[in-house]
Amino acid sequence: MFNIRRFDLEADTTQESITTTTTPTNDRLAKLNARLNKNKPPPTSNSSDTTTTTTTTTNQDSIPHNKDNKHHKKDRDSTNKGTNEISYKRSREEEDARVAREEARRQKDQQSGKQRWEKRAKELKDSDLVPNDIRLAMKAEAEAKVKAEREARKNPFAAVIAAAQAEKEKADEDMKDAEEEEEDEDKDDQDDKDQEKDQDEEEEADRPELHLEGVERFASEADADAALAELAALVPLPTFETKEVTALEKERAKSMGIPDWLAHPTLIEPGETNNRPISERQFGFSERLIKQCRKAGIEECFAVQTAVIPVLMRARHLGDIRKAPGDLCVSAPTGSGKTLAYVLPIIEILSQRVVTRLRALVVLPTRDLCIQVKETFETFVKGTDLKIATSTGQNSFAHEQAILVGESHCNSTSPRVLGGHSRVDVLITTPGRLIDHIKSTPNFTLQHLRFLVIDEADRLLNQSFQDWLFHILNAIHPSPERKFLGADGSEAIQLKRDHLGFPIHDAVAPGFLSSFFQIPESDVEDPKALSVQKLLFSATLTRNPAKIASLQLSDPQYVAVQDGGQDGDEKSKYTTPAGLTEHMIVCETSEKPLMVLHLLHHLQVRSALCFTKSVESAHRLYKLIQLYEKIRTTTTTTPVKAPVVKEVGKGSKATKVKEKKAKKNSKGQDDESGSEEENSSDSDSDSGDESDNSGSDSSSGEEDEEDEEETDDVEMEHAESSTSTAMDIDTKIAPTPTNAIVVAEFSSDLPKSKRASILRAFNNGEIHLLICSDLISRGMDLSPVSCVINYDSPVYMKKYIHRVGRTARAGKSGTAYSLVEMQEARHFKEMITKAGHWDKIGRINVKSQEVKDLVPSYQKALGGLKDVLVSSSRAGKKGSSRRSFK
Ligand SMILES: Nc1ncnc2c1ncn2[C@@H]1O[C@H](COP(=O)(O)OP(=O)(O)OP(=O)(O)O)[C@@H](O)[C@H]1O
Repeated sequence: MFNIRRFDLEADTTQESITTTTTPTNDRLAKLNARLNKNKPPPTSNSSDTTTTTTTTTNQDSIPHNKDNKHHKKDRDSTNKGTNEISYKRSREEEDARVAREEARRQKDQQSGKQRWEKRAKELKDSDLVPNDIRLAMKAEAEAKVKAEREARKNPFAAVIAAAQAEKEKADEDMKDAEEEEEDEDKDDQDDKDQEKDQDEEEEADRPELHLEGVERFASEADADAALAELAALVPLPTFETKEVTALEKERAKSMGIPDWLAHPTLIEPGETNNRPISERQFGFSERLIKQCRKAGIEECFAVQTAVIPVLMRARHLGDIRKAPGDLCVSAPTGSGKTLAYVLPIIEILSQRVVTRLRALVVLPTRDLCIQVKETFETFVKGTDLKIATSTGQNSFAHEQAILVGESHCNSTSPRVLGGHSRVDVLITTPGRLIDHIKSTPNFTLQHLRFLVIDEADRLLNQSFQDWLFHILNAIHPSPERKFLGADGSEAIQLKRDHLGFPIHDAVAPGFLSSFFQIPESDVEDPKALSVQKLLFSATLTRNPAKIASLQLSDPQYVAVQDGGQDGDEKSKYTTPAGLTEHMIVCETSEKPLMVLHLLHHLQVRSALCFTKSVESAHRLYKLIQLYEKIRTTTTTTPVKAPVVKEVGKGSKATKVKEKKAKKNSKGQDDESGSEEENSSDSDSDSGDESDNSGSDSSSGEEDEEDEEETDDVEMEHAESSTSTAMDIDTKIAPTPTNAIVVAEFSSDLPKSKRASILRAFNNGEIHLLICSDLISRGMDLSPVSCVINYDSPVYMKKYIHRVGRTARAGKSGTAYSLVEMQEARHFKEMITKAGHWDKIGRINVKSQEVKDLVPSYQKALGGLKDVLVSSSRAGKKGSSRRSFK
């Protein structure tokens, strides 16, 4: 009973599982049955129908017996009697039961595995702890596993194929991932770079803008704050623009051959807005220099100084000996302070020097300018060891040599010193005399030059006399021929040697060593650059490309002080001082002296410079006005003592020139060859009419037009003797009647000593009218000049600018009158209009009525003029063939 019940229970379970399981279970059962049938005695009936058998097996009591069953029953009945039959039956039943149990367990396991996965997936899905994508992945994995198992069961090769497929897919995927990864990496790199750049930019924007040199990064925030606080207390230097040029202008400049740096100057507005206190930190001046400036009444730097001085001071320590300090070209209006723009930094930089060497050379067109610039240097050099000298031919050549160099004579007892032997640090000179020293003074060398200043540069560049520039440039460059060595490399000159016998060459500038010694070529050694910085100054700087090129400038910069709103053409080339008022008076040639008298007597013009076109013209006018004043004052009730004219000198200029020619080339004495003569020999013609033929580039067109070669404003060569035939003037005029006009003349015809005393008298206000040639039209700084009279109107704009620029200097006011002859009026107007200056000139019409009271004395003076001139000519040893008294 118990067995049956248990069987039933199992049978029930089996039944249930059969309905839910698959055919293989039935197959297996069939196989098992088949196996069992092998061991049993030959069956009495065919039991191939599994279902029937199973049914029979499992529910034999409840199922009606069929025909075979009848046989079985019969057999059973018959075998019940035998043991074999019983054991067989038992084992079969047991086996069936075991198989059924196994199958049931397996199905149960399978069922529970699937359920477990499904349950786990459900749990994960519901869990907040697991991210959704992981949950889905796990679910997918579980499903895939189940599916794979099913497939594996269906097709044993499916798994292999699937695995291969999966492997291939994975390989493809890996490859794709790798590609994507590479792309991502590239993208990331780019992103990183972008991010870095953004960060840098942000940092840069956040960084405080500091203009203190060398203070860009700070060790700490506190340092940065301190620097900022310090900066806040400073007034920053003005920033100067670089000139913007239109495409048309660019093309024009290019076609004219004007270099780019010259076409794009750094522009500075003139005027007080760009003035800065002399103690400004950026100027870098020492306390000593600041004190000297204050003593001289200089509290602020003018605009041109504010722009130029920091540029020079920045290069004070030549950090890189392979790189030359950049050259500088400066164009600034007359009286704007260009001289101090180079004098102050040169003194400040050279004041640190240990050994005296010739380190600064200032080249100027006239000796009067040399004296003026020397006085300026001497004002500010106080408190230093620096020695300043001039070389203008004023003294004898031998005397100058003794001042300039030590051991001036090269002989066996006093050999040439390789590095030169200078007694001065700064030399101010005219070109002619400088060349004499370069050629003929032993131990005079330019190899140590740190500054080469060419003031009034455009004027000097017009002067090709003696090839002065060529000689200077040659002297500042080391000689490629090693001229101090013999052909075999041996010493061609006797060297100074120390106690061990080694040549003493420590005075040789590094860049010049190769001129004296055979230096082995080396890849390691970089060539030494020259330390000389060329500085060019002018109120009307040339843009002639050929002339600029002849200077061999290195890394040049162009600084221009000029009015804003300029467009780079002719209009913007010349800026006149802000305090200058300009007038023109159109009149007949014969009326011009009367016009001068009108200015003096009716417009109360005093402290005036009156420019004529030549030395002779100046002399005639001087005599006429002097005579007029004499007549006027002697006919008035108040006697007037006119300046006393006395003849001085022993020999005529012409005689002197002959003497000089005889002495020519005899150095070591007064060297008086003909530059003065040359300057004045052409003086009957308007010097401005001479065009420059010193090799200017024809492509520069308009530039050349202005580069006239003047004849009376440059002293290219040697000094004249102190004996002269020219008129002298007694400048000690006392007491002067209140209504007397004191007149004097100034030209290259005067002896040097007299020139200086006349300038002094004028500066002291003792001379009301100084009639002069163009010798002082450039650069001269005569402080009392309140008026300029262009007695002969200039032919070129440059000359006009320099002449009228003798007044209204250093921010003061002044007036200019141009007497324009009827036939010159058209040209004058064109010239001024072309320079964009026409609207600045007012026209004055002087009616004959207005000068009526001057005419009687004037007529008398004219009548007496011829006699005066003739007698002064006789007093001048009858011989000045250069003078025309008609
Ligand atoms: N910073 C300054 N403060 C006061 N006066 C100054 C200053 N700089 C220069 N000056 C004065 O201005 C005058 C003109 O200066 P300077 O002779 O240097 O002019 P410049 O530009 O060279 O003129 P030019 O083109 O005619 O040669 C001089 O008397 C000089 O002493």
